[in-house]
Amino acid sequence: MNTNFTLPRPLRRTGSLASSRTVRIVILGQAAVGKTAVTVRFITKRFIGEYDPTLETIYRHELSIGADVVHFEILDTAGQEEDALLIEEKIKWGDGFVIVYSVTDRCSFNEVMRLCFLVNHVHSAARKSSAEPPPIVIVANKKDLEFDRMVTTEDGENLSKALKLRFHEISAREGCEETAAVFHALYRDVVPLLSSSPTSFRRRAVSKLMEKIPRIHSTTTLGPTALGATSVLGPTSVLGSTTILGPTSVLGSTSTLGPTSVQGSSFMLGPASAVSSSSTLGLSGLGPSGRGFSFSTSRDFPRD
Ligand SMILES: Nc1nc2c(ncn2[C@@H]2O[C@H](COP(=O)(O)OP(=O)(O)OP(=O)(O)O)[C@@H](O)[C@H]2O)c(=O)[nH]1
Repeated sequence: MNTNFTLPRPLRRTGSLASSRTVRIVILGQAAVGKTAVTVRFITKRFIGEYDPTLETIYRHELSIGADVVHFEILDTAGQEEDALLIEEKIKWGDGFVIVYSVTDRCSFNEVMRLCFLVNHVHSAARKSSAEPPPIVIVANKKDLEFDRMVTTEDGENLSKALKLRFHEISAREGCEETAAVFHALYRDVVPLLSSSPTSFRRRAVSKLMEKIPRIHSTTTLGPTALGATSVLGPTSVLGSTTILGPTSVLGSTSTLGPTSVQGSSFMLGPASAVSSSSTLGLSGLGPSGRGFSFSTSRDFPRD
């Protein structure tokens, strides 16, 4: 497949004094706590029921926060036990961290402290100075599952207070805005550190490992100039004012296997196959194992 097509520039407001920043966020937490659900909810404003637990992906997402155009790069980790060196590489890569547990899973709550310690340890060792601790937000997910709750709100608040970290209790299933608030808060914590650290830690942290993680690029340009405007990249698709760019050059085709209807959206997961032109609207990707996935919707994403 020819992947040498020219990428259209993301739509931007013109005449704006907005600054543009890239912020790298790493989502950590035990398996099945909802890391992917939280990430996808933030990017697409949709809740998609099931994901391949083995997929580890960097989502690229652009949006306006206040006067800034923010390029989020969000690493959704696999949540499985892995080599300590691998997890360290990922932590080094990040500017800010979301540590997720499920209120229905005490074990995942108990893991939070260890992950916080790990993030702090890796960052302070890499910076070799008494720099500010890395911004971390603790997220208690699945609060909609009240009957299955094993971790109280107070438990989460107490832990966060003890660790001096932000705490958000959310439901990726039910809350779009509360999920976005997590990322916005983290962004506000990260920005001062980026500005005060010109010799950014992140530049030293680029590794071959990080380059191997598949990337999905979605661009949401908000504001009057963008509304109703669309761009198309390659054989993937466009939603309303939201441009979803398929994983650039990773694949120009996606395949679908047994779409499942989830809240008016369909979600498809399965091995990649040659589909030269997909009418799927949504994100598409290729997992590290070469397995393709996509999720789609027949509706426009809601706009802010
Ligand atoms: N009820 C409810 N279910 C949720 C919520 N968030 C995620 N889930 C479900 O929890 C399961 C796991 O969600 P994922 O997003 O795949 O979890 P993960 O942490 O990325 O899992 P791994 O990739 O295995 O690490 C899925 O069945 C989701 O539909 C939520 O807020 N409420």
